[in-house]
Amino acid sequence: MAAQIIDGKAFAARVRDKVAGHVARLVSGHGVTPGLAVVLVGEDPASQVYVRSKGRMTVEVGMASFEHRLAADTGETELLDLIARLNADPSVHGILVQLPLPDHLDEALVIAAIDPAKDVDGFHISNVGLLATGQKAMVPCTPLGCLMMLRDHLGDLSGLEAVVIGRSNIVGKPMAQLLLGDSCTVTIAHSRTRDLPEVVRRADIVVAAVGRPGMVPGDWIKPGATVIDVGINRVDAGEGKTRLVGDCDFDSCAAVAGAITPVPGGVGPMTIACLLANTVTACSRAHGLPEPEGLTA
Ligand SMILES: Nc1nc(=O)c2c([nH]1)NC[C@@H]1CN(c3ccc(C(=O)N[C@@H](CCC(=O)O)C(=O)O)cc3)C=[N+]21
Repeated sequence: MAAQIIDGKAFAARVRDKVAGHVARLVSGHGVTPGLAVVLVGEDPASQVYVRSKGRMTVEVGMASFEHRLAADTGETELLDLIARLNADPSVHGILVQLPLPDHLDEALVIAAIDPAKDVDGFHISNVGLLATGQKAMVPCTPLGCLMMLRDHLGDLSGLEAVVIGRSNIVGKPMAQLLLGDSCTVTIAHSRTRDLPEVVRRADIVVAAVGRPGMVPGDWIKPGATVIDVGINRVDAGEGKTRLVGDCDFDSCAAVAGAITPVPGGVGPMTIACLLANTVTACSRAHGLPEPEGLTA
């Protein structure tokens, strides 16, 4: 196997250490404790596990964690009322509403109700527009984590050819904006792209964010390219078991790439670390204090 494995789990632990350091300075120097509120509507078991681990890591870095679990049949008004209270609460610096929401709730409406300064997911239109115009924004956690790993591995990204596969609002589009911000030549590819293999073969940087297990084979990868695999797909592993795989066919891609992120242990842990980073950034901005270094775009 030729590629270097980019250890997202270890990288995320270093990011959380940096966050913890900044939190400690906010607490001891300014008497301010950053707080993150997570809102979960419904009882989806995977979401519950995930929300619990976010809460644990929030507390581990010294921040306050506020969890709000609402019944699956919670009405829109009740959810919007909660968001209004969290917006007004000075001990809450970050608000995350776990997605997807049950079908009867309008995600766009709910996201629009979050104070953009507390929108640690970076999903509010105002943050989307700020990012797109190169202004200071809250940046979506998954693309931010990918950018941190790319900068760490490659240094200056300027002039590199980057191909982002997937055009979601949560990953593909903001990832492309961040790469553009770092002066890459950026292509966003998607299901209608003509000759996807040929497009991907141009890339020095490949970010796969589609949600289709193993769809990128090694023969699409330019030798030496850096491959960031955002996909987290649960697939059947036989004998009633499941396992997680990415959007890239790991073994064949790792044989050609210069570096690659594994699944699990790649982008996923960085997403949570960046959520904590965004919360400490939001808290610093709210108090007019210097932002943490190396934790923003
Ligand atoms: N408002 C909102 N913001 C989110 O950021 C958000 C969300 N809603 N809804 C759900 C998805 C999913 N997501 C993951 C983050 C980390 C891992 C992660 O750390 N995965 C581990 C594996 C964990 C396992 O073993 O299951 C890994 O890749 O190594 C997974 C999934 C954030 N999401």
